[in-house]
Amino acid sequence: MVPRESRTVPRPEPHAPVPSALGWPEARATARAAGRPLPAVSRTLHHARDHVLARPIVALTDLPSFDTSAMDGWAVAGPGPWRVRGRLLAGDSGGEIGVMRDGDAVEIATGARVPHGATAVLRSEQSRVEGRTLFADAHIQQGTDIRACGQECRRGDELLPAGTTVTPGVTGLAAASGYDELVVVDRPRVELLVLGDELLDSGLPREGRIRDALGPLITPWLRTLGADLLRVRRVGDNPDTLRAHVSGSRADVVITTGGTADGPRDHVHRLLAELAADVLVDGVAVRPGHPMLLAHLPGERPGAGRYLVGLPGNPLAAVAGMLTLAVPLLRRLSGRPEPRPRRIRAGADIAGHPHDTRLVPMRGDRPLAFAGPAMLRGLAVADRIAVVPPGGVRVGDPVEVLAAPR
Ligand SMILES: Nc1nc2c(c(=O)[nH]1)N[C@H]1C(S)=C(S)[C@@H](COP(=O)(O)OP(=O)(O)OC[C@H]3O[C@@H](n4cnc5c(N)ncnc54)[C@H](O)[C@@H]3O)O[C@H]1N2
Ligand code: MOO
Repeated sequence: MVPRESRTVPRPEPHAPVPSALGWPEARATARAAGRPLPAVSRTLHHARDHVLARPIVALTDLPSFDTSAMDGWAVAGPGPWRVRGRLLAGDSGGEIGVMRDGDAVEIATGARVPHGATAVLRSEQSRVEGRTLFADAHIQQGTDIRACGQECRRGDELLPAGTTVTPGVTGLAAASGYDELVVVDRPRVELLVLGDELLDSGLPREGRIRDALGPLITPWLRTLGADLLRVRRVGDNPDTLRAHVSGSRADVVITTGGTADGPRDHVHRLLAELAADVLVDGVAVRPGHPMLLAHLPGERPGAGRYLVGLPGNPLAAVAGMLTLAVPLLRRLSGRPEPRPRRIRAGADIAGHPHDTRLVPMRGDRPLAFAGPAMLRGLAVADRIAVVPPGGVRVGDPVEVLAAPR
């Protein structure tokens, strides 16, 4: 946590040391530690998608839940030839067949319940029927093409631990093992407030005004981060509007873009002071993105609270703020485990800042051009972001990498 005094320290020049700034690893750790997982909720399988399991998935049944034919053909009992006695399709209870005795055969479909007493399933293409007598064209061993009850799991087995992200494979398995709903960690609700009177929503930049790049960048990214985006608002540079929107927001996390520095229209610090917010991060020793902010907003429920992540306005600096503060916080709130750090070997020298961490868009093991704080051309083709420590890395050195926005 940044000492309170640091909030009153004047903003430094862009390339001067930032004495109050938290180190990049500490800022990330602070963001992660600031949150705790949201409450567990029950969701239908359809709505559980992309949530994280709050409770393990424990099999409610054996799987398969009965001996099942793996092929179209014949359930047979004992050695052949066999007498054909009936037919079973998938979904049939098999009651009318009863128990098979040696020498019996029953025509059976893939997925049908194999009657008691059957010793194997003979595939149709390996069989021959003459009158009501069935012959095998190949030797079949006991148990062939029967999926035994409980082969995949037994009732009560833990199939997936809490903390697993609900993918389509997970919802499929949950359905197969008898679930209608899953208990998952609620997803954080996020509201994005885009500050800046100079921003346009459509058309060409004109007369000193530019297009908003951050709404279109952050909106799709939030979805892949496991957050539910309540709303994106263009707020302009009016402090009263900003205040009303932050105070009135129902989001767990309010993300602002722009207005984090000390310019005449940079209102975020002032707003946090007015709201008596607990500022957890006020500036980070990282380039780009050093004016980024994280604050805990006083909430109605004690401890529940809400968060404000203040991203700098320069687009690549905003991405750095997302990676440093928003991503770890949202991960934690949504119950996702922190991934283990990934390292690659740098394919080229990567220049470092004298005393700050640099976040550098990379393609493969090489840094990309057009990666200035106000540029997105490098990021748009990046597949990862290198975390370059002060002083830089030499070709062949290991360097930590983060996932690029997706
Ligand atoms: N005297 C100082 N000036 C600045 C410093 C400093 O330390 N001392 N830091 C610079 C750095 S580094 C950054 S980053 C920016 C951060 O500024 P703000 O967060 O207050 O952002 P704005 O002033 O609102 O905008 C900065 C820049 O980004 C453009 N912008 C803003 N929003 C968007 C958007 N949604 N899409 C595209 N571009 C956006 C805006 O037009 C400005 O060009 O402060 C520096 N100044
Ligand atoms: O770092 Mo600002 O945070 O470069 O554009």
